[in-house]
Amino acid sequence: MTNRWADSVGSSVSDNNSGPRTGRAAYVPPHLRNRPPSADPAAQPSAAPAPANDRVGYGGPPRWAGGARPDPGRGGSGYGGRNAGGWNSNTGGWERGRDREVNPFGEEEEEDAECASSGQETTGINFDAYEDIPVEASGDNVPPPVNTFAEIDLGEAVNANIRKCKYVRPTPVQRHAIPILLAGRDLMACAQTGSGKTAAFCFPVINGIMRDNFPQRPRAPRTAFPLALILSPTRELSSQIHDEARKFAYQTGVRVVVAYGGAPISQQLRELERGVDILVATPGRLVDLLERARVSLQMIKYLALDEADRMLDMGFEPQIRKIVEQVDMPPSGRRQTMLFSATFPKEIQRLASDFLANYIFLAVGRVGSSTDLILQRVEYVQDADKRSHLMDLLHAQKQSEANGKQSLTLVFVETKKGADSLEYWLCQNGFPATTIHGDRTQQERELALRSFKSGRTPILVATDVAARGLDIPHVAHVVNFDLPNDIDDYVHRIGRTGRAGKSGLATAFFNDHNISLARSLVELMQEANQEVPNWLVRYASRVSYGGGKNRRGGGGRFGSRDIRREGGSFSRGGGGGDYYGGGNSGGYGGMSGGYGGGGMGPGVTSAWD
Ligand SMILES: Nc1ncnc2c1ncn2[C@@H]1O[C@H](COP(=O)(O)OP(=O)(O)OP(=O)(O)O)[C@@H](O)[C@H]1O
Repeated sequence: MTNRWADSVGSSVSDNNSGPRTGRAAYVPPHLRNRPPSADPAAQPSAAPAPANDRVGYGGPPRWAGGARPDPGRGGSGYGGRNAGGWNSNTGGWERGRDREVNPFGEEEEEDAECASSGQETTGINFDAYEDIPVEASGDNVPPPVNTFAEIDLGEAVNANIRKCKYVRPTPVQRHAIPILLAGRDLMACAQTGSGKTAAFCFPVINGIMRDNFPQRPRAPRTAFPLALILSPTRELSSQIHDEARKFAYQTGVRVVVAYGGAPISQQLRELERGVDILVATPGRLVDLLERARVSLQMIKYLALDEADRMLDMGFEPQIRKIVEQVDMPPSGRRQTMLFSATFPKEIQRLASDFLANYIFLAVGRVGSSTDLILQRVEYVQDADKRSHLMDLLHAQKQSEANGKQSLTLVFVETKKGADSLEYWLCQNGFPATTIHGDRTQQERELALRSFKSGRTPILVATDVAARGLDIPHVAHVVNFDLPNDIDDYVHRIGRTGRAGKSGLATAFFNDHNISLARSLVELMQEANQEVPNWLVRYASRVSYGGGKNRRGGGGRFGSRDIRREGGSFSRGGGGGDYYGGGNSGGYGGMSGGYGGGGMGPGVTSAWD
């Protein structure tokens, strides 16, 4: 009999329990793993071999625990003396000397070499797929877009990193957003999943810090004073943004640190003490750090909210307000604020305006639309038949796959329990699967993600914790085993495939429990030029808006735009100077809200950190 992972693991690693345990590898969060060995024997990696998959015991040996010694020149004391020749100097690494910057491209270069030998595609974006995308930019004096990275002077070191990332041309959101942000403007940017939003906010932030010459910070031995804060809703996404930002900032002198829940806070505190320019964090852990006075936000010049609509919905808004409005962060107008997402319901746009000053609204593609790189299929499947139907899909997929190598399939379910039970059933039936959800420890979650990414368990059963932002190469198929209640969640879920110009497949199991989603699903599919089954159209015509948590609400075509353009009570800093670019702009039929909040019902996923 196959062991259930839950049976084979001991007690979980918690925030408050960072000490090493006998017989088990110390937990080392991903952002600390690519570091030289520490002198601290307690932090040495375990010699235990990596497990065959994450259901049997914990943690393959983390690569390295601990890290380089703190640099007294930086630690909380203002990092004085970093006048390393201005922002354009390619001086290499952080405060040279003791704390050597680890090459964040290390692993990728190895992977590239592997893929090259196996003939796999590793990089590149199908820019033709984005050529006709409609772009709307509204607000005062919108800076014009650029066509190439060469047109924007991001500095020698960042340019070298862009080359290392093999980014040849900016994506549409980058073409528009980077000049806006470099001009110092606040921005609310909506662009499709997988279209390169991370770099769109990271490049200007890194560049800004370098241009500002790394401002001197107050002297307080145990408090870190980041210059930029990037908030995201999940631990995995924060970790991913941190990885990306480290690549973009490599050898610029800009130091990026990440802090998220579920991982021992002590290691994160050590990293912060070494100095931080850009802090990437989940809101919960950041509030903890603020309450301990280990982080001060008084020097924040750049604030980015990734998945901004999620960050401002009911679940997160109080924490975000606390961080942005009730601590010591400079107010809007004295900091630059950038909000990014693929979806921006109107109510959230209204809320977001509290955090912005005279902002530009940028929509690349229709707000909340999915990319037509994803082939969307909806099948009518009763709950009782879902498993066998999934099995059929997986068998068919297996047969159609060349060279016997299974591509990655991400299966979304509604509950954590449902995820565990489906994972178990798949494994029992010969399909190696793993899970990611809020009841797993952070170590298990990371292990599951690694196992999935590597193809060792090519099926990942997930709750909404994996719905947003995760950039996993080679996800060929997203299955909505249980459809979400909210069409925006559907957009983010299917967006785990069809990224960076590549194509993907998304299959949804629909039945009478999903009726409230029918209409917005039909509209979304029509917007993305998908074939919509007649039976689904009939369902859609039977239901009126307002059911479930459907954010699009209203009637007719969805695809809201800058709410400032619709008059009404809200009008802050907007108007005039609009810029329209790209293909057939116009036709954004903004509808009224109907946003039903992103809160979770009892027993439903607690996906957010
Ligand atoms: N200019 C570029 N050229 C080539 N690839 C790029 C470029 N910009 C970004 N990418 C790649 O595109 C992929 C998707 O980028 P990213 O994760 O930033 O998308 P996103 O818009 O934030 O998606 P989501 O809405 O799902 O969070 C990444 O693998 C990234 O490295």
